[in-house]
Amino acid sequence: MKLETIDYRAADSAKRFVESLRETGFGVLSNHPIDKELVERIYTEWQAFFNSEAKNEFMFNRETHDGFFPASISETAKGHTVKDIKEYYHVYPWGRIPDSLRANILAYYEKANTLASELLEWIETYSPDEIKAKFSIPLPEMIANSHKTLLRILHYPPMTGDEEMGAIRAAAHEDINLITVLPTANEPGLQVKAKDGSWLDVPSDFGNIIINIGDMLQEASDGYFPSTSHRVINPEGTDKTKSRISLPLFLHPHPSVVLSERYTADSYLMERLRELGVL
Ligand SMILES: O=C(O)CCC(=O)C(=O)O
Ligand SMILES: [Fe+2]
Repeated sequence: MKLETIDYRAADSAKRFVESLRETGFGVLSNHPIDKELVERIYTEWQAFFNSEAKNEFMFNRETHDGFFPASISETAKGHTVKDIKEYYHVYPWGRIPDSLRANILAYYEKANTLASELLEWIETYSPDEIKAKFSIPLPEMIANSHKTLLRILHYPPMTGDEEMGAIRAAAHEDINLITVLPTANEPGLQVKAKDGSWLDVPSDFGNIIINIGDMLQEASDGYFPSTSHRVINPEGTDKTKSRISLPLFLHPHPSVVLSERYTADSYLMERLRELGVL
């Protein structure tokens, strides 16, 4: 198994992209419509924010989950006991956003949502009829105007040597949502689990966009599209002194969307958040 980078503008891009998702749960796109200068600016300005004390004025809200999540309360992945080595900020357009960071991050939120909607159309088009028939409404409609779609700005700080035994930047996990849109980070480290159990590096050429299937699309497609485990490993050598910033957009359907006979988007999310101990 290998993760190929697919040229978004190639004649057969949609078909190849969906084949890659089906095979690996991941798809990597070059030449896509999201400009990398915007992503670069966001990385730079949010790095400064994470380096400042101002972040503490935006401490997350327990009910609404917008705002800053410090490393001390950061996530422990499902099935793990050691916390990830990361801090992050949850951006929702209706939530709190530092004024000086608002314009760029909301511009990105909008562009990435537009791309996600197009890619969901690709996925629907290249799904076999019997899988398509399982979708309660067209996939792009599931995320249209959803206030649940979450943009997370992640900061993995430089390694200090005092990390808890066994802790890594992001322990192996699957995403809960429908799909995730992730620009390549400013440092490598993202890996995906292959069918044979080995870990593959996700190509990290700056400017590409990585898309992965989440549990909700796995559920809605009755397992046809796999929600694959992925993780972020710790840097080695001189890279230890470097921060890593990444920017996943988790596309969440509107809560009332029916995913399967068993779940709506809302009942699914609640079950998963309860498991994670977030609720
Ligand atoms: O930082 C990354 O590259 C990936 C982060 C991730 O998988 C997540 O937050 O769900
Ligand atoms: Fe993830």
